Amino acid sequence: MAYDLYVVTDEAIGRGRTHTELARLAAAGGADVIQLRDKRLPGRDLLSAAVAIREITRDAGALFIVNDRLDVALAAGADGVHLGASDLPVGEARRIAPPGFVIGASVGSVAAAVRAAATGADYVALSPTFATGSKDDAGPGCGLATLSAVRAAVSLPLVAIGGITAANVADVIAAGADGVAVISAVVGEDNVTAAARNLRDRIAAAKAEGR
Ligand SMILES: Cc1ncc(COP(=O)(O)OP(=O)(O)O)c(N)n1
Ligand SMILES: Cc1nc(C(=O)O)sc1CCOP(=O)(O)O
Ligand SMILES: [Mg+2]
Repeated sequence: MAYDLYVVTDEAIGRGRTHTELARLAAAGGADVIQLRDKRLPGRDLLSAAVAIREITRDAGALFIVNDRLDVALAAGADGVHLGASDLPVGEARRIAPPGFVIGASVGSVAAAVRAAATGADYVALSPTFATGSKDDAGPGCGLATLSAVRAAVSLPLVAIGGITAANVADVIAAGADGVAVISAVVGEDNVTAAARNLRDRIAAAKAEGR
């Protein structure tokens, strides 16, 4: 399972394009993971978007993750769910989810990453890696030193999220991230597909450099 380029949809940052349109454009640019994230939508509407995106990601061979809502993820047939500190605990989600269901966890420290791994997470996201204006309650960036410390502490796939751009992605990969999760750097761009492709190429180049 590849987590290299992980695109999170956001209709406000996405300049009014729908979650489904953004998912299609990002998948066309080679996104390995698409996440549907919308704190405003009622469950019924979130489910409609999730069912549409599931078709797009299945056709594109990308993983489909729903943010926060395990119920919607299961009902839509998504590949997984992403859970933060205030969401359902990873262990509880693991107890309910079917075998093979992907559970991602936001972590802000080595201790949180170790705990996420111990309770059944399939990947962890260092949240936020850098400061970001795209999430209202995001704290200050954890930084690359913490990213490297998490890398040393857990063997799970490690994704960096928060303030990731084409300019800093090579440093993030060099610090130990397996992939990057982004909003602005892809869905905030005029040409979403080209932005995804460019970021994907930079990730691949950084990984090749590190070998
Ligand atoms: C990959 C990834 N990492 C972090 C988040 C943040 O989730 P969100 O629900 O916005 O924030 P919490 O309040 O749950 O921490 C994400 N969506 N995806
Ligand atoms: C969705 C999200 N979660 C974060 C966390 O720290 O948990 S930061 C974030 C927003 C990422 O957007 P951008 O790529 O535009 O910085
Ligand atoms: Mg959450």
